[in-house]
Amino acid sequence: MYLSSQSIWADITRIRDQAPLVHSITNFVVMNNTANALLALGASPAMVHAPEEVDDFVAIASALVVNIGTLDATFVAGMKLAMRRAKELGKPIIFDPVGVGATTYRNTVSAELLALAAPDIIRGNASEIMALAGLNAQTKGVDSLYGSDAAVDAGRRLSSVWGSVVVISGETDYIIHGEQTATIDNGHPLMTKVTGMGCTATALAGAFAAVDTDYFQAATQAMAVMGIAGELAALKNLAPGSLQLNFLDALYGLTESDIVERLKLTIL
Ligand SMILES: Nc1ncnc2c1ncn2[C@@H]1O[C@H](COP(=O)(O)OP(=O)(O)O)[C@@H](O)[C@H]1O
Ligand SMILES: Cc1ncsc1CCOP(=O)(O)O
Ligand SMILES: [Mg+2]
Repeated sequence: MYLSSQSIWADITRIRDQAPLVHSITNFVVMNNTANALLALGASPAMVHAPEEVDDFVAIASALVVNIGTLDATFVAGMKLAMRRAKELGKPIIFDPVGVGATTYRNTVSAELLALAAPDIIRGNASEIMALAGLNAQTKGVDSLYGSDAAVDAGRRLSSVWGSVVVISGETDYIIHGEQTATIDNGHPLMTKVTGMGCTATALAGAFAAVDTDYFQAATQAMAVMGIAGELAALKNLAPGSLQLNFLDALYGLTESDIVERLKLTIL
């Protein structure tokens, strides 16, 4: 069954069985939480960004996650080498343009990375997707000043220019690829009070893309799992510190019935 609780559970089972190696070049803020989220889901994370070794590492990985949250020249050099190599090897590339629109540096680096190797999946909040699409969108650092619905046209444009699956996260997540659009209405507002939840969504999309070559389905299913795990965590205690930890336990203990009972997926 395409894009259903059954296909979501099938991907989770593949991740837990295969423990795909997800190579992350990501920011200092979320290295730990995204590695733990990938482990809790069943994948095998490795945060490797040195230009001296990314070529070799991406060759042994099943997916490459690139996140521009804390950029510097070394990170940028490693990102370019890794993305070029992943493209050569046909490995899925998942891109998180954290804070694009906030500085010229982020805008320039993002444009260079997209031109070098179009990502298979791009995941950002509304401000980031609008800025990446070239709109003069405002952003509040790494946070969005707009709801996800405001970025749908920008997402469509980005998808048509680069051929990428574009995910706009927010209260409703929009997943766009060409003429295809799906939405996920799972999740909890408290997730915005825990740093790294967006970066975690991008990292989990890497695990799904590692086992599912239909990247529209993989991205949509990653967002569904993010939201459902967030809801289950919020049920335990409505406070950000415990949400961060309960989220990991929710990913680890996710069952098929959790998906069946909670999934709020719409194919437009
Ligand atoms: N208001 C909300 N209600 C429910 N879930 C939300 C809400 N805002 C964000 N989320 C969820 O939190 C996660 C992070 O999304 P977001 O905050 O948009 O990313 P970022 O941290 O990159 O800005 C996603 O899984 C998203 O679905
Ligand atoms: C706070 C911060 N600063 C640079 S990267 C980062 C983490 C952003 O994580 P997310 O986009 O998932 O909120
Ligand atoms: Mg983010």
